[in-house]
Amino acid sequence: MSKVMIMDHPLIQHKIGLIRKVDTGSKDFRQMIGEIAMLMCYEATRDLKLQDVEITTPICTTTVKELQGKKLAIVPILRAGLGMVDGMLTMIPAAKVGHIGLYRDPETLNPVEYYCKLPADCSEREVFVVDPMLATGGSSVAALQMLKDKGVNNIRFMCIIAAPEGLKKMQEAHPDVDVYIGAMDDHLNDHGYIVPGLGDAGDRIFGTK
Ligand SMILES: O=P(O)(O)OC[C@H]1O[C@H](OP(=O)(O)OP(=O)(O)O)[C@H](O)[C@@H]1O
Ligand SMILES: O=c1cc[nH]c(=O)[nH]1
Ligand SMILES: [Mg+2]
Repeated sequence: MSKVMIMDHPLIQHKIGLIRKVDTGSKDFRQMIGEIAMLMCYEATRDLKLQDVEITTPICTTTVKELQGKKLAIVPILRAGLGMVDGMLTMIPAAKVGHIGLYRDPETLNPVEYYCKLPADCSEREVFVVDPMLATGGSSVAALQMLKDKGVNNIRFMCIIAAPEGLKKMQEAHPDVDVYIGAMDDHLNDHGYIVPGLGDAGDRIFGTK
């Protein structure tokens, strides 16, 4: 079974409290989504493997640590996942970025796919899929399946707010994917929105409502 890590860092909790507020405007909301993504990235990369390399300092030769293997990739689920990319890239500037376009049909709540563009060597990379919201789990489960269908197997999923329903669905469908969650909420309402949640993350990031 995958690892589930729920963030307990005070800065992350504080900023999540601020983005939940109904009167937080798009500018501050977008900025804090980025900051939370950056802090979560720091926590979610704690177990990346290191290797020893010999280098020369201005003084002598020595052994230092560097990340093992291929570089990482970040794959946001459009649109709302875009808000997390810059924060992730602040921590991992050399990462490649792919994009998966999915939206949730408002009636059926089923994911509708409209775009997929990944780095050519994505299957050799450690991939961080990012989306602020894990609600029913339909979108993220479908996004991970799109990646696996293209040969990507080394995947982590990061969301800012999760509902228990979505986490359960994710763990059943993709038990190999570690999940990093900013805050675990209570339940979904009749429209599939997370309670207490923060509303529609994409609309709040881009000011479309
Ligand atoms: O777990 P689920 O029930 O699938 O819901 C979560 C999805 O809903 C939101 O996207 P939305 O469909 O609003 O698209 P948007 O990012 O373009 O606003 C959110 O960003 C997730 O992708
Ligand atoms: O609460 C929710 C559920 C799905 N998508 C969102 O943006 N928010
Ligand atoms: Mg949306």
